[in-house]
Amino acid sequence: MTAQRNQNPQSGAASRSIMMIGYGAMGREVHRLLPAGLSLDWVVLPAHSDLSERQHLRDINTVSRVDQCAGRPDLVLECAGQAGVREHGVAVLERGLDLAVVSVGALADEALHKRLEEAARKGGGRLILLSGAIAGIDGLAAAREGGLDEVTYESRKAPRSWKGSHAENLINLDTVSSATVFFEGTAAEAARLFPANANVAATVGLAGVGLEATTVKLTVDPHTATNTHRIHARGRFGEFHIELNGRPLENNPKTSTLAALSVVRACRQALAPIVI
Ligand SMILES: NC(=O)C1=CN([C@@H]2O[C@H](COP(=O)(O)OP(=O)(O)OC[C@H]3O[C@@H](n4cnc5c(N)ncnc54)[C@H](O)[C@@H]3O)[C@@H](O)[C@H]2O)C=CC1
Ligand SMILES: O=C([O-])CC(=O)C(=O)O
Repeated sequence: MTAQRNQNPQSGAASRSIMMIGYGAMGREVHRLLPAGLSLDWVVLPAHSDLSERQHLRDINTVSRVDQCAGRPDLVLECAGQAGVREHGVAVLERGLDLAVVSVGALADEALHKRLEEAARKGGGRLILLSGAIAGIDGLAAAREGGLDEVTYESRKAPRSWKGSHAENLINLDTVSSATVFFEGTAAEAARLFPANANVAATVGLAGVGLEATTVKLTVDPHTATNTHRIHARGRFGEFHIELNGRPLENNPKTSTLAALSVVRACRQALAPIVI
């Protein structure tokens, strides 16, 4: 099952190989936009995953566990959800492979966070937390170096984007007629309660004042077509407000297009001699 290194037609150089964990709406978009010089050689899917997902993967090795891959990918991308990080993260890092994750909310589980960190130290792989659907994580992480006083994060999405989530226990998504906040709490609670919708809350928490000290508001808005993310941060550096109106992916209204693009960016960074 070892993947052959493909020749990159543009440079003549051997292409680098990618393993992807999960292949849903985001995984397919990342695959479509994969930069030249990279080839998707392995996809990790649950043993009983949807056959329709596998149909897109005719020429690609599919495995259900990372140790079934005999080759050595240059980068592993997680596009699987928090369960994918929980199930495969340690194995990837212990093999010394770099793992770029979008389901950052998995790190709200402190025990898992610790196991991932230990696996990275032991194996030599690095866990790369991607910025996902939000902008400004670079500025927030830099601001933290000087001391932060306050960080808040708000997310606003249409009812269809909250369907199938814990929001259904808190508000009637079919009858809500105006923008309504249905959750206020910490980033840690948000990431645990809304695993497919509040990973950004965890990313903001980890880059800033921590998961417990970051306050989060989640809103359903029947009049919006975008996934809107707002960060407000205040500290020694000054203050910033960011509002990002993201377009959802066609195949999954929970997931913003920018989140998939942040994975594509990580792929390009893995190739580039100059990284931005
Ligand atoms: N950081 C961010 O800004 C964002 C992060 N996300 C994360 O990305 C994840 C993926 O998003 P979509 O592709 O839109 O979801 P999706 O539901 O369309 O696809 C999920 C894929 O993961 C696979 N999968 C599920 N459990 C798995 C496991 N244990 N091991 C391997 N594969 C597994 C499924 O079979 C499917 O292929 C979301 O669940 C969320 O955690 C999503 C949006 C934004
Ligand atoms: O894609 C988005 O808008 C954000 C999202 O689902 C998440 O933070 O998990």
